[in-house]
Amino acid sequence: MMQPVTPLVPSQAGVTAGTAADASPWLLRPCQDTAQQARELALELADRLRAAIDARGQALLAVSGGKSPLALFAELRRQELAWDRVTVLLADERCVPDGHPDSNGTLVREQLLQECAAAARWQPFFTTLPSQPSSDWSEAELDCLADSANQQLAALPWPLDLLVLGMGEDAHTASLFPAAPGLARALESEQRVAWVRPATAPHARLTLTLPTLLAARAIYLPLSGERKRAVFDQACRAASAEAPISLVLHRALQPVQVWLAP
Ligand SMILES: O=C(O)[C@H](O)[C@@H](O)[C@H](O)[C@H](O)COP(=O)(O)O
Repeated sequence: MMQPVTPLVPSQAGVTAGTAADASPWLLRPCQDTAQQARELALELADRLRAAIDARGQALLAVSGGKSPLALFAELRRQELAWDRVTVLLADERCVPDGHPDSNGTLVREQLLQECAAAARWQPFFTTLPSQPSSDWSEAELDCLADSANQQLAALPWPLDLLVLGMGEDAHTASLFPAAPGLARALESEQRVAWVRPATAPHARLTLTLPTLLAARAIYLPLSGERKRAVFDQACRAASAEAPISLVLHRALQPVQVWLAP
């Protein structure tokens, strides 16, 4: 049985209003464990997708990679809905070939786009890459790849109907990594996609830009563990590019739904 949703506004987050004056509230949903978080969140996301399809005939869903979403993907792919009306893309993608163990696209196709969700339309950021590893690419080559991705994604029915974000322990989200080359542009760009080359994680990445993330009709941030809870609590205190997740929490057009498991 889910505990009631407790709207958590900055004043309740142990922060003073002055440090979060521009903050928009976020909704905190406590979960008993990660299994319940995945099960209940999958039901809610499926309802959101059905509502978007009912309202607009289609739904645009962006999901994150990493390890945390695997249980959610296993629950979500079993949900019965008009998946052929859903376009799935990534919040961010590592610049590695399809099939590479670090490819988010491969992860999503293998873990989410199965069973009922196999009927969904998959929208990759890129289909071909330069042969050498992205660590050797010039900024001009990264610009070219981002331009190509923006052309690929231009015709999608923006804004996102549903965005599922993750968060690293350095407060990155999507591939908006603190202090990374490319971050400043990714935070401001009017484009849908920008490149970021984090020093603290492998591969250059393409990421949805912050304005694109903020404009989503619904944003979910499932988190688990004490370390990520501490990072989240700190991010509640103020919006800062040093903690990109805080920019989403404080500036999203709709309150971010934060689902917290122990
Ligand atoms: O490409 C990625 O890695 C993700 O999009 C990234 O933003 C992820 O959500 C966080 O790094 C958390 O990853 P975990 O779920 O593995 O902790």
